[in-house]
Amino acid sequence: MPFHEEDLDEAETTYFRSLTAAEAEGDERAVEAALRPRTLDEVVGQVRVRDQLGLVLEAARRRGRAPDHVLLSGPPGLGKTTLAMIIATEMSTPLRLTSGPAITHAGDLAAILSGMNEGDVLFVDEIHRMSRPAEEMLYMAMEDFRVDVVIGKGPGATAIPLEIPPFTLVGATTRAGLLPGPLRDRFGFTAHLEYYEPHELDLIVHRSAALLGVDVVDDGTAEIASRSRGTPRIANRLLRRVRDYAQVRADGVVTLAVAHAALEMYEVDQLGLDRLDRAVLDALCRRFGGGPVGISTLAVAVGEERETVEEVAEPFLVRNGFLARTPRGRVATPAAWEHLGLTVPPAPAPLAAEGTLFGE
Ligand SMILES: Nc1ncnc2c1ncn2[C@@H]1O[C@H](COP(=O)(O)OP(=O)(O)OP(=O)(O)O)[C@@H](O)[C@H]1O
Ligand SMILES: [Mg+2]
Repeated sequence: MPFHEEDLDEAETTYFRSLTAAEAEGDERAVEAALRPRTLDEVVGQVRVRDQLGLVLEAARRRGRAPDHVLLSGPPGLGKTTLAMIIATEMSTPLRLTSGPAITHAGDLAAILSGMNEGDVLFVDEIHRMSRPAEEMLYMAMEDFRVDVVIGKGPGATAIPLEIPPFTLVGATTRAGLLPGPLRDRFGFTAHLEYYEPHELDLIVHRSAALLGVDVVDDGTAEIASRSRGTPRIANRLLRRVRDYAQVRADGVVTLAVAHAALEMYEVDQLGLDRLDRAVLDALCRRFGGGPVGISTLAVAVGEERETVEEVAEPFLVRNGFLARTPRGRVATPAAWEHLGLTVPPAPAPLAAEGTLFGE
């Protein structure tokens, strides 16, 4: 199927600020769909997960049975939805798609489950956000391929057992820790996706460039890869922005110089920090002496919503050791001071010394 990216470009709503945000926004999903690997063989990286999943699926195929339920966990943009779709493709079965927040009542789930055919794959995205009653119904469906549908209310209510053909549940979550134990235990296979290595992201950028018809040279893609925060979604997004720059300001080829200039213009630095990330660190170090400072105060200081700072900037800063969350507030690490080109302040006096302040 030829892919006309021009059709999607206009709809794309990526703001500069969210260039390195982990989540996909709005119509970016359409672009993503076009870049998704379709089979396990096309998946770049995640070697262990790929091998293990390949085995699970092959064994199920040979037995002629639906594979065990699969839980995919890991940070946004690493390939959970992609793998869920691949599972259905590899099993040559339809994929039914829903998400935790969409299932507000157990009845919603019952309706979905009762419409399934043998061997179907049911993908529940954000499975940690399902309601409690739905979750309990899901336990039963996963284990016994049966649910109790409650008809009526109060003392007259009756539960009608409903058989469900064997299916495969694929759950995805960015927060595996939030899943209740009984639910987690009912998955026969759990895959935890890890951040990608730069050379893997480089392969992904090459692959996407080929699909989008963008001319690239090796050090240009390597530059994009190294600023992508270990995340394929971000790598693909940066590629598209660098491509824009290459087409408007250069001869269309993504070279090292073009990638450099473009990413500088979009304010994505060598380590993948963007303007918001740096603003947060800057406020933390320069205005609050490195902290501790509360997240709300920090958000006001950078002129952003608290949620944006907490969900977009902070996870990356914490993961890369620039910022620490402490019970008293956010604290800048020495790496943060260094990254901003500031002198690291001397370590705070130990507690014993604090005591002497009060003449003890
Ligand atoms: N292993 C991979 N190889 C190549 N491209 C990948 C790979 N994993 C992800 N991608 C690309 O990254 C994009 C985002 O992946 P995907 O939507 O599967 O992430 P996700 O884990 O479901 O994220 P979210 O938690 O936000 O739902 C996809 O469009 C796909 O093109
Ligand atoms: Mg997803």
